[in-house]
Amino acid sequence: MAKIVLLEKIHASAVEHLKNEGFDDILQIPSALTGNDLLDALADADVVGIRSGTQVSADVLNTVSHLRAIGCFCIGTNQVNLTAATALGIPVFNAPFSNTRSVAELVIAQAILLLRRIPEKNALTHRGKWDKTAQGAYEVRNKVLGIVGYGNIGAQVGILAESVGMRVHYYDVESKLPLGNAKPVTSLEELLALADVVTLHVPGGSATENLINRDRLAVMKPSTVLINASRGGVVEIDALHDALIEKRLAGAALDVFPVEPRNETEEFTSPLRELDNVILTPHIGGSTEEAQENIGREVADKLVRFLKAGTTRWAVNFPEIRHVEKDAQSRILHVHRNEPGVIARMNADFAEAGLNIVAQHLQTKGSIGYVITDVDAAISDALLQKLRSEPATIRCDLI
Ligand SMILES: NC(=O)C1=CN([C@@H]2O[C@H](COP(=O)(O)OP(=O)(O)OC[C@H]3O[C@@H](n4cnc5c(N)ncnc54)[C@H](O)[C@@H]3O)[C@@H](O)[C@H]2O)C=CC1
Ligand SMILES: O=C(O)C(=O)COP(=O)(O)O
Repeated sequence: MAKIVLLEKIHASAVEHLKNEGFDDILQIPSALTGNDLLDALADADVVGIRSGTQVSADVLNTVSHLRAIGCFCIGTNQVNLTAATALGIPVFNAPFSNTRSVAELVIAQAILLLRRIPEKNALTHRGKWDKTAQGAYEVRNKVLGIVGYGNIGAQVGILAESVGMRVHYYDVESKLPLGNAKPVTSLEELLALADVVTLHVPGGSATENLINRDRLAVMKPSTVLINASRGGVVEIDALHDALIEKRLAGAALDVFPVEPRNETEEFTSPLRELDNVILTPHIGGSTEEAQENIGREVADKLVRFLKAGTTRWAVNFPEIRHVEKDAQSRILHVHRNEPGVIARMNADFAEAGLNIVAQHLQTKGSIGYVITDVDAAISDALLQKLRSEPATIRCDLI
């Protein structure tokens, strides 16, 4: 029976689903983990479930040899070294849509609050000051929303923004179908210069690191506000801090940060804490009851299908094989380097062992191949060892 480790307060719906499917060996740890704590927790784990806070590096993956699958109970997968996971034959699953709406709603709320200068007014009122003035407070109606990254969240934000009368423009590195009346622009700088509200919805990682840097902040109008609910590394924080202090930007809402506390006992540090015109939230864009419950069930289900049948449909890094119920006696999951002759040699091994292949499903993606083979009898240890010792084999498991 697989051992499953769930970190970072993954919703109870995940545990419920796993247990209903017969997976009882579940260790729940509320915090994100790093270093030896992470290695110790994963030492004998077959599956790990994480959210955005646990970095699963190549070093971690190379150390925890037991690991067979990773579930990211969130959208982003930049916290996992996907290249290393793929090279080790470990599929990574996520929940690509379950918190999209939650983030989009928060962004619309933040746009309204920022243009009305509510963060400053709220802070002043808490301190006993009655700053009743319309100065610098605007409706969002008719203002330009600039969306950077018009994927699932960006497009959903655009739809909601139009319903409150905003004019939506977006910039994406890929060509995207504009929804509603949204208009694509051809450069990020063009979007930044045009927008009254800029909202970021790109993936994290080296390609988007400091995408909003000092030079790009300088392109924005002083009346513009910036929202980041994507990944902390996308905005150069010191440059943003300077722009806000020097009133080259009117306000900001940040939900994500280059360094985030691993749990509620660690202090959150940021130069932005001192600024009243910044909304700071603890990475809760996707943290609604609805989203978390759905994510828990969705990712748990993908893991269950992998553990029970080898299904890799919706894996973000892996050849995808759809779910096929296991009805033959043995199922072999074989991950190998994608090169000629591997399947022929493998099937010759089955024939030599007198095994009849009932069904076989192969998919390849880039440098790896994944084949699920059902045979009509038990697999001997000797045959399993033979399959594992084939030079192109990355991993071979029986279920
Ligand atoms: N704050 C939170 O709690 C949450 C944060 N997120 C973050 O939001 C990100 C976006 O989520 P989705 O919209 O679902 O992803 P997605 O993959 O559907 O969309 C991302 C879009 O960004 C575009 N893109 C990539 N690089 C770009 C660049 N340099 N400039 C402009 N566009 C670029 C892509 O072409 C794609 O259209 C996630 O990767 C995750 O990091 C997601 C959910 C919750
Ligand atoms: O879905 C995502 O990518 C998020 O950023 C949400 O992360 P979380 O599960 O709240 O740690």
